[in-house]
Amino acid sequence: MAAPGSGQAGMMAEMMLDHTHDPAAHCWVPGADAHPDFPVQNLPLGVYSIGGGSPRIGVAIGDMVLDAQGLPDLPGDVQDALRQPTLNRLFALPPAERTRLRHALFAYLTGEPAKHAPLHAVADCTLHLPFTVGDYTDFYVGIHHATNIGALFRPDNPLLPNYRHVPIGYHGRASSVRVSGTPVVRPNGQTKAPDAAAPGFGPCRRLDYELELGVWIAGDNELGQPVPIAQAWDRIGGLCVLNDWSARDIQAWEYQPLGPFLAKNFCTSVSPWVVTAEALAPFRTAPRLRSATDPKLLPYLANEADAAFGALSLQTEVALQSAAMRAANLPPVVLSRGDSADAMYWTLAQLVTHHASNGCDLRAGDLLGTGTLSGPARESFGSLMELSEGGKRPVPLPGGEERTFLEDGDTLTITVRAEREGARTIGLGTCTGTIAPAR
Ligand SMILES: O=C(O)/C=C/C(=O)CC(=O)CC(=O)O
Ligand SMILES: [Ca+2]
Ligand SMILES: [Mg+2]
Repeated sequence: MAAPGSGQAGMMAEMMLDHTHDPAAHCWVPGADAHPDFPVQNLPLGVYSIGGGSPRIGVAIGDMVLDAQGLPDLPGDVQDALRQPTLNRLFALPPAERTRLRHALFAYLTGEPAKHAPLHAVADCTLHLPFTVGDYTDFYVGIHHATNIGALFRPDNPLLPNYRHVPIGYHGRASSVRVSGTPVVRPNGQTKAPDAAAPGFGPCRRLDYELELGVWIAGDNELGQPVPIAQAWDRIGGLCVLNDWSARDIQAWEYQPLGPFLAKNFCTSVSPWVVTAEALAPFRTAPRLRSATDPKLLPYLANEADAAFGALSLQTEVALQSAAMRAANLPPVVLSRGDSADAMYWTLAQLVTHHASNGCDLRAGDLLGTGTLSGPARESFGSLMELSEGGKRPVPLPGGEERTFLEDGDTLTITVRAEREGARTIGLGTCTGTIAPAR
């Protein structure tokens, strides 16, 4: 099959592909071959339960969930990890074991149709947070977002001078990470309007979303032991869709000098399925946003493979449906569409390597957010703060409403797909949440 890129980059990328990426592969589960997100080339892992039963590991295939226990041809440590109620133990195993699982799943689902396969309609399942989240770190890789939001927070100093030298990030909060679908309670907080004499406390009035990708970390590095960039992809277990809900009024008042705190830790939503690094291999591409005139990367952040295909090209879409739209049977309206490769200045490998470069230990089940993914044009901005130009330009909604920031009852849904010529399209799925009133 055709590989992305050309020349050496194309050859290197092709080495990451195998028969499990064959776009012509046929799966016997009804509907799987035609499914937009979860054909047999994807095989994302997650945690589900049925009718109040205990959580179990499953694999999304079409509109079904395949229970992961009791699959044939797997070594004991993988079988054992698949009997756990979260993916932490599975993703602590060496990367070759996860590849082995992918190959076993692919063989099972493309071979002789199984008579009594443990398949459940996803509609009958409750999907859970796939990991016990150890730590959550949020980066700032969207250079257009950083420029746009920087201009709103710091008109004379939008993109700070360190931006092209060092991946910027902050430590977020793991306890408030929730699976897609969990209601998002409007936070209360301390805010101060620029012209007010003193701050006040109350419900956030500038509630926003942030379109991001989440990286689930695999494996462990000992404290003190960095992760060389050549090994960074071994530590990328898989990806999800992430919404870093943000209280812009709280953020503007609290963020100096230590960065975001309560403006961003009241809830972070993630999509339920972990789309593995192997499944995403066909969508690797050369980074597009680092130009020849940019500062030369420090050696620990650069290698040939990352320059050739360190980026990921994924298609993103953000849609909103208000309570009034829902009542009037109006479908969600698309607020923006974009491509992650047009938004990300830093690669995922650079984030992993930079995070561990001081000896910080990353552990299986840690979550990294990329930062808000905004493309160069308004049609591809990844937050309402940018779309409404800081609240100055309301976004019209069908039915006559408009939005500068999110209102109670709004449902915000982010969808991500991986699509390119010559490869089978796969999806990361959706990350959704509805705003509930402040308490
Ligand atoms: O002060 C700023 O420029 C803004 C910081 C953030 O909003 C932090 C954040 O969540 C980064 C991101 O999602 O890109
Ligand atoms: Ca963020
Ligand atoms: Mg957050």
